[in-house]
Amino acid sequence: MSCTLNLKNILYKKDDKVLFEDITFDLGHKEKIAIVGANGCGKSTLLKLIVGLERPNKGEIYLFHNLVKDKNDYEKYRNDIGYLPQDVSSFFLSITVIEDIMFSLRVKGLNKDEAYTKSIEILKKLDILHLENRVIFELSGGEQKLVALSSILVNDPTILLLDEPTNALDEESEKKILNILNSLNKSMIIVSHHKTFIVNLTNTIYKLDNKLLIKI
Ligand SMILES: Nc1ncnc2c1ncn2[C@@H]1O[C@H](COP(=O)(O)OP(=O)(O)OP(=O)(O)O)[C@@H](O)[C@H]1O
Repeated sequence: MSCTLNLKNILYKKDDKVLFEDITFDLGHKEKIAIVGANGCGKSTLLKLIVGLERPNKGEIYLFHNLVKDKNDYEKYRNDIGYLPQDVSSFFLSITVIEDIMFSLRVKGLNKDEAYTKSIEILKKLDILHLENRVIFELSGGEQKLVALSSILVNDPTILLLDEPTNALDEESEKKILNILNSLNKSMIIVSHHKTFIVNLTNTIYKLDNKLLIKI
């Protein structure tokens, strides 16, 4: 299977504590995997390493078969990766929901009408059209998570890296997200503690345990 992401022999230390010892892992083209593990074992940190928010002490990261080492390398893949952080409070770049969702589409060159139409479509898909003109920081945690997911999905990235995507969501919204993710033919890494959600999404589950990533 061709790969969208490869980690090779990753060693990573946080404040002198070894968090990952020797992680080697390939994410296949359109493969969906979940990562589980105890609180504090490093799941969120692993996603941050993949998107370049942290750098490994040793080892290599390849995106689409190209070694990525610094900001410039990552810049090339900005539109190819959709990263949802666990805490979305600092995710947003605009005041209102519609402005935030339209923002990256406008940066990509869509005109105002095109960006607005696409943004409305995704808000409808996630059942949050009623939030269109709301101020983001006044929304609940679950609502903010849905808006952040909308901002990611509207850009149609090749790889989705989602850290606790259902955290703070009610049952209805969780089902909706599950259906949407299941309908997408994309490479995905989902970090979650939510077993039912995971098994309904993928059979490929890795556990981060004792500084290693092991398929279970
Ligand atoms: N900004 C930070 N400064 C110092 N240590 C940090 C920071 N962020 C995370 N850590 C530490 O790094 C380790 C891994 O944290 P990480 O958030 O990656 O774990 P996790 O597996 O995602 O946890 P959880 O399941 O609770 O979300 C933890 O020991 C945590 O305390």
